Amino acid sequence: MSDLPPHLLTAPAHPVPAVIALGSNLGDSQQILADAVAAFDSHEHIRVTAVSPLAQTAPVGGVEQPDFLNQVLLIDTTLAPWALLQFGHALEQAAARVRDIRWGPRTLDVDVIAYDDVVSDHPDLILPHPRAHERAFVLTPWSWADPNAVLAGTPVAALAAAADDAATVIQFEPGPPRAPGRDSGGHNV
Ligand SMILES: Nc1ncnc2c1ncn2[C@@H]1O[C@H](COP(=O)(O)OP(=O)(O)OP(=O)(O)O)[C@@H](O)[C@H]1O
Ligand SMILES: Nc1nc2c(c(=O)[nH]1)N=C(CO)CN2
Repeated sequence: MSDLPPHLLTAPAHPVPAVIALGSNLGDSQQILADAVAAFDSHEHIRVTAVSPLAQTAPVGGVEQPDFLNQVLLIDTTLAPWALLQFGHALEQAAARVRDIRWGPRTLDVDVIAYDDVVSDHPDLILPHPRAHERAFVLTPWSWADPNAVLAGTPVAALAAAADDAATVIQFEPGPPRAPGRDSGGHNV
């Protein structure tokens, strides 16, 4: 974190809308995402206004790894943008995320996709998220949560349909409950 500008550090006087993307492809991804949603919901400066269905998505970025579960949350918050990202990073830590391979597997990824109408090119917090507009694994669940959502002037549903990974995103159908003690320790999608 270096020289963050005031507009990333200043908490708004009134709640503002923001969009959060969650992803997981290591561990018990369903539980990890459910815990993350609950953590956002119980934060005193965050109100979750919509939660998308879970999306099962093929990995994007060239690293061979299991499918992801992805989900998008719409929130209203009185946290500053930087504080919101820090909260997301704290949840990643709580999920024992290890940062080693870029775009590699992770227990939990929390990205801030958009924060009110804030625009930032600071590398530690770029807003809107610099790759969200081309990622169906973000755009499709976002459009499920808010069919009228717009990103930088374009309907999110249209961006989702045009994204290279559009065909790989499906709504996740949970299987039957797993028997206790039979967890392989791997990924559970
Ligand atoms: N809008 C944003 N949301 C989350 N992280 C961001 C954002 N803009 C910049 N960053 C920075 O990107 C860094 C890397 O984030 P992260 O580990 O989540 O990347 P990644 O998930 O591997 O890849 P990608 O950024 O393509 O989603 C973070 O340390 C963070 O400071
Ligand atoms: N399907 C999918 N692919 C990814 C994801 C993700 O969440 N889902 N996250 C990445 C880095 O943020 C890289 N690739």
